Amino acid sequence: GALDTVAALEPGAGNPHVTNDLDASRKAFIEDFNRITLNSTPGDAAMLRILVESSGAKRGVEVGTATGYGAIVMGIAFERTGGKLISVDIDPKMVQTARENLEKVGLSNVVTVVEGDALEVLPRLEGQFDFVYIDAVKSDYLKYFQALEPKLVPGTVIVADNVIKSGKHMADFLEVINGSPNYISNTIRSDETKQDGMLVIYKLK
Ligand SMILES: C[S@@+](CC[C@H](N)C(=O)[O-])C[C@H]1O[C@@H](n2cnc3c(N)ncnc32)[C@H](O)[C@@H]1O
Repeated sequence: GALDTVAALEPGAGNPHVTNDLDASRKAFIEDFNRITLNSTPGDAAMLRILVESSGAKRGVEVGTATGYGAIVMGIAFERTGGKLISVDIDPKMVQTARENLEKVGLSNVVTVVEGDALEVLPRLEGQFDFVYIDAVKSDYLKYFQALEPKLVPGTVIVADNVIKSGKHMADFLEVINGSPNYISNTIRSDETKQDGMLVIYKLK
């Protein structure tokens, strides 16, 4: 069926060739990236890059790094906006692999990987943020959001992954977002192969 097709091969699905404008070695590294099941898909990563670059975000947080696929693609965007990304993961092996991957692709100066439980790390982060990608424990999305909310400037873009398949595990989070006059949001399916969606949330005030 249509959902089994590779999104990038469907003209109407766009062209998530996220590295088109980069040097050959970086392009090859990302194209050959050994994505594990946990990693974001190329379609979703392309969407994240578009959101970071088009909003001109300067200070981002990713909750859940895994091996750094999303962090690398967002890192390219932050490199181009002159911004920085902090990515948090609780698993030391993931953190180590992500750091090695970021080093190999030349983005260690843009993306900092912090090892620890996001529920402890996020409340301690200093300063303000203007981009958030939430992609760790689905039932803790509300807690991650509440830890970051006081630090988010108006105009912040927050992306929450897996809101369709795991919607029932994050009902409290979705209720808070949908019920708040401070946020406008919409779910996008930027990768047909995943059969899931990312909620894109914009902080109005
Ligand atoms: C779906 S993966 C992240 C994929 C990544 N965003 C990407 O673009 O490739 C979720 C990650 O969240 C991490 N994680 C789980 N619980 C966590 C917690 N309490 N704090 C921080 N990270 C956590 C897991 O170790 C796992 O690597």
